[in-house]
Amino acid sequence: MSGGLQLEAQDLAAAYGRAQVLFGVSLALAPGEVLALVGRNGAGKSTTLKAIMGLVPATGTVRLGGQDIARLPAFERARLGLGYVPEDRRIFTDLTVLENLETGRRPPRSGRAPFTEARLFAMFPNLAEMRHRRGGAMSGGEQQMLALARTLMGNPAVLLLDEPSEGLAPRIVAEMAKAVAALKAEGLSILVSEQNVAFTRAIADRALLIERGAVRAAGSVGEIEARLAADALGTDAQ
Ligand SMILES: Nc1ncnc2c1ncn2[C@@H]1O[C@H](COP(=O)(O)OP(=O)(O)OP(=O)(O)O)[C@@H](O)[C@H]1O
Repeated sequence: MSGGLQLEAQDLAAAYGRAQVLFGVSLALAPGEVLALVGRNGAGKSTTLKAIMGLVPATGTVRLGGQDIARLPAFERARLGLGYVPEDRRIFTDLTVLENLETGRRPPRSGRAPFTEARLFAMFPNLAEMRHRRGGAMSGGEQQMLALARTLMGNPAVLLLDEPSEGLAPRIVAEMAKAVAALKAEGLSILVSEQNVAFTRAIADRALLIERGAVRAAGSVGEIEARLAADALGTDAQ
């Protein structure tokens, strides 16, 4: 283990074709820490998560629990404990809630209570009520909950969440914040890309400001949100 860090990324660079979008992003997460990536649309938040997950070609180092995983394909990173919930909620629309959960099942991780359907239904009561409903017949918010619950069935040690509150009704946002707090309390480390200020304040311990594919500032969520707002004003004034 490198100083007990759960996840460590150093100097990540990534490009789509010839367009480079990440220019040396570094970050580190301690066990049970929630770190937010804050920044405008197109700043590189989603690409940072994808580079860590192995879903876009990237250079740099990625360590999970001290192990170098940077050369491994995404499914191997998932097997080693990295869970990823994409922005576009890839659930199976023809499968029921229960069947979707089953597709995410992976062996338990030593030293942690495994996630089961029963535990997840206690954490997400609205999913329990619709356990036999097909994914395609659920609202966007319910699908987002299901996408997170399915990832948890894989018993991850670290979660990468891409804009989990996007498009959710306020009641579901509150439920999502409660779930994140419960996961943090269990020692999961969570890296979250988020645009919703109130939600970020509710869940995150720290934040990084991502601008043009690089980390421009680090601090409390309040400090980073203030910096983002000031930068937006500065740009508008030009
Ligand atoms: N598949 C792709 N092909 C080409 N360019 C892409 C692709 N995905 C993202 N980009 C570009 O890479 C840059 C970073 O995008 P990214 O999605 O990482 O930003 P973001 O901060 O997550 O913003 P958003 O909140 O809009 O997702 C943007 O300029 C975007 O247009």
